[in-house]
Amino acid sequence: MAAIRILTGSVFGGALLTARRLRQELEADGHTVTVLEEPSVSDITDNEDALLVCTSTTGQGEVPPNLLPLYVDLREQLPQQPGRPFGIIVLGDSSYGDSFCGAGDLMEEALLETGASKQGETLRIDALETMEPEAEAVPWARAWASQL
Ligand SMILES: Cc1cc2nc3c(=O)[nH]c(=O)nc-3n(C[C@H](O)[C@H](O)[C@H](O)COP(=O)(O)O)c2cc1C
Repeated sequence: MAAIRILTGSVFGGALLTARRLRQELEADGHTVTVLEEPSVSDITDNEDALLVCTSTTGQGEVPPNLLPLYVDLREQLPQQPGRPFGIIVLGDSSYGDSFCGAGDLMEEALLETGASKQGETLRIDALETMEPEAEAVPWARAWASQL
């Protein structure tokens, strides 16, 4: 069983509710899960948990304000995390075209620059397709966690 930190980014609460639901389900599977609503670099550097980004996209493909400080600090400080496993769940809306789910791509770039290791394909959840992001996120996250 794995120790997992969920790094949330959310404007209207959808990604945060999804993250909380993931905590419930992953804990039921026996994992240890922490949900971070205002994540900072020290939340990453003071432990070795696997990292699961669960964020929505705002602006034009941007990271939500509560996740932005971590994103900026990762890029500026480059805290080295060689081989640290991470996964990405990103909520977006395909009507935004090229910026669809852009926040997930930004977080992926920032984590890869630290030397962390992406596990699995990014899960992109389209608000045009579903009103229940957790219905897609839960099975994806259970499978992702089982590979850690
Ligand atoms: C002002 C605004 C800007 C948005 N910009 C994007 C975007 O650039 N790309 C995208 O894929 N989705 C975009 N979205 C859609 C949201 O990411 C999507 O509705 C998501 O489910 C919201 O999740 P949340 O409740 O956690 O904030 C935007 C939504 C709003 C309201």
